[in-house]
Amino acid sequence: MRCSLFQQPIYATAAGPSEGGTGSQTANAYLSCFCCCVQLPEGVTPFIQITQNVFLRRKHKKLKEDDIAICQCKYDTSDPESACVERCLNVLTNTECTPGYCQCGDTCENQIFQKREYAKTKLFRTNGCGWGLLADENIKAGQFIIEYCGEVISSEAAKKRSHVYEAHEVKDTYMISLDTNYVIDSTRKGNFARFLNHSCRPNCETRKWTVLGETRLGIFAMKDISVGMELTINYYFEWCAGATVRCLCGAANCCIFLGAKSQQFKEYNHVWKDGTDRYKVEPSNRSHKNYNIGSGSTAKMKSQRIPKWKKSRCTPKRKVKFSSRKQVIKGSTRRSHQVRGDKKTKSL
Ligand SMILES: C[S@@+](CC[C@H](N)C(=O)[O-])C[C@H]1O[C@@H](n2cnc3c(N)ncnc32)[C@H](O)[C@@H]1O
Repeated sequence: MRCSLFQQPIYATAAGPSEGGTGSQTANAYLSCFCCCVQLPEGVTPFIQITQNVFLRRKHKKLKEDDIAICQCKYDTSDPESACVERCLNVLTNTECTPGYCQCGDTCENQIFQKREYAKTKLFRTNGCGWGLLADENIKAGQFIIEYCGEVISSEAAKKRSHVYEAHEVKDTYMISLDTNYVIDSTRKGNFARFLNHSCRPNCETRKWTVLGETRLGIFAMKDISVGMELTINYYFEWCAGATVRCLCGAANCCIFLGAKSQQFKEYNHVWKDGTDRYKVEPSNRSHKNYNIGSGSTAKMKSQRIPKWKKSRCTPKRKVKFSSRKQVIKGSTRRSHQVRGDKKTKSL
């Protein structure tokens, strides 16, 4: 996928109970990615496994003593919540405590990125979405699961790289925006967070934390997640150009295309290729089974200007011949939909 990156949500995600994985829990789990460098199963495009972000063109920031945020917590053996848990001033501002400066010392609970206190997860082969990550233990709502690691590059560099990836026919996107200026790209270097698939009704979310002066991105559980369930986030894709990818999350509120909510997703150029499982819809027990454009047929959409009245964040759906679109739209809980012939589009 080209010139696309997934965004940090800028508002609280409003997903309810998640049934919206990528519907692939039946596939085999392969590897535990509890540790950092594991052998990848056959079929996974190789990448360099890293345990912390790699900065291009600059070194990790060195935190000046004056900039170190010191909380007021003091560990009290009779109160397990005393060692930098919810009441900690640093926790309240999404800032990790700095070792050597926190009065709780080794008992400080607020160094989860630094200590890589990841949940147990497993890489597995999904049905249709490539590889995915599943919970290898029961995970509690709010729990830190894994940091999203990769190369930290400028937004400009990210755009250039997108074009290079496009030229090399890299189909998957592994870029996520860190803030307005920087993007984490885990295409070439990353950790297992890069295997998190998208769901329009995810069970995980990204959160930004300041760790030793750097902004870092963590994946956190939005709800209790049982062992064996696929872990998903909402990519909030910024779709700019290139091929469209059908969303196979199966959630009732599914936007059907990755990036369909993006402002850029108004004109598009899309070709469904036979034989590329990532981009075709397999007849399955998913709610998408009625979107019958797979099964050997090739639907093509040429880039074209769409009349203003037709434009909505999900307009592209109109261009694909789904066998029973109406059913899907009826069942949708999205607040913004433009149905054929309906000129009104409610704002989000
Ligand atoms: C960050 S990667 C996720 C890992 C990827 N599945 C793999 O095998 O490496 C993002 C890519 O996975 C695929 N993907 C993720 N979520 C998807 C979804 N809900 N529906 C269809 N494809 C999805 C898309 O091709 C997307 O570009």
